[in-house]
Amino acid sequence: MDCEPPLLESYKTLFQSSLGVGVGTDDVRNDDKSSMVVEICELPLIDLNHKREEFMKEITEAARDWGFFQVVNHGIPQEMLQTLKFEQKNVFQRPFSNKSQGNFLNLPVSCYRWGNPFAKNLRQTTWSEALHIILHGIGKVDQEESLSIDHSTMEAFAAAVSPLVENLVQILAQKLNIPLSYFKENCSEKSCFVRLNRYPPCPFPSKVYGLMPHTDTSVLTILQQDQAGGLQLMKDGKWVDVKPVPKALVVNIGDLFQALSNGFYKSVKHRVIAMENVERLSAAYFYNPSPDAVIQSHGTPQVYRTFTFGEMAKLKQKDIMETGDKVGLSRFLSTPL
Ligand SMILES: O=C(O)CCC(=O)C(=O)O
Ligand SMILES: [Fe+2]
Repeated sequence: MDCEPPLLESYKTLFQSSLGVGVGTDDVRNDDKSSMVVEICELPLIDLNHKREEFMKEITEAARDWGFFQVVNHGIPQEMLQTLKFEQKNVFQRPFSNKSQGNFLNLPVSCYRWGNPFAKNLRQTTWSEALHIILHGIGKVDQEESLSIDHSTMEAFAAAVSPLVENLVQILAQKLNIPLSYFKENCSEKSCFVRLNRYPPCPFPSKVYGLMPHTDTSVLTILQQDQAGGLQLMKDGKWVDVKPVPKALVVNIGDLFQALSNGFYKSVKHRVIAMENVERLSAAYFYNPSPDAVIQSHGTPQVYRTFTFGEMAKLKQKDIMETGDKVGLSRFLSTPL
């Protein structure tokens, strides 16, 4: 099992100190008092084969009320998603020493993340590993590396997701009168990236998260999850399961769209619970602008002050390093809390 990141080892001190202060019996899944019960609610499932006017309405309503929805008939071939999953599985099976070394798949060392190196307590733990793949300039992998992941698969995936994401952004932007040129000018393949996630089986699923509660920093995220389940989102103060629907992709609003829409669309907290006997894989495509993109709220009064994506990213990194978690959009409120 030399492919496994040493998660238990890295969280040892946190486990010990949580026992020491008497919260060792706590269950992180019951974290926010209101979330003791996981609601069974149906997340909007939108069929993109329906009439455009019909799904346009469904999409804008879901983005406003849920911040999340699932789409079917999205145009991304099923075989491509299966190939991606197959290669993703293989790539994570490579020795940990290999993955954590610089130049794995010709990627900078910072592209491989395991656990949460900045976790200050068990509620900030993340029982997973991830590869961040910048779509632009990934370079060619050598012969040996290419046995585990094929760059053409990543490129094909990104090329297939692109028109879907642009279509969704167009629909969402139209409702708010945000000019489409804004996205065309600021978001490109260079600024978007794919994150491959793997959640290994966890011996203490009630003590840690698979992925701690967070909002995405993106404009929009498209997620391919497998059938294992475990993804939950916050709705009206309660955690709700995002039940895997075969062939569907999950779409969620990120912080930047919440800011651009002056709070009309919701960037909603979500998390992945750890599971004891199941391995889970997911792939997320983050639709992002370039660092110098100006994020200005469309609406009056403006809920958020104007900022650049780069400014937000820097602050996020600083917050994570100092506190173990990001603070997020509340840092940019026009009237600070
Ligand atoms: O794995 C998942 O289902 C969620 C992943 C996620 O939220 C993320 O990568 O930001
Ligand atoms: Fe996320």
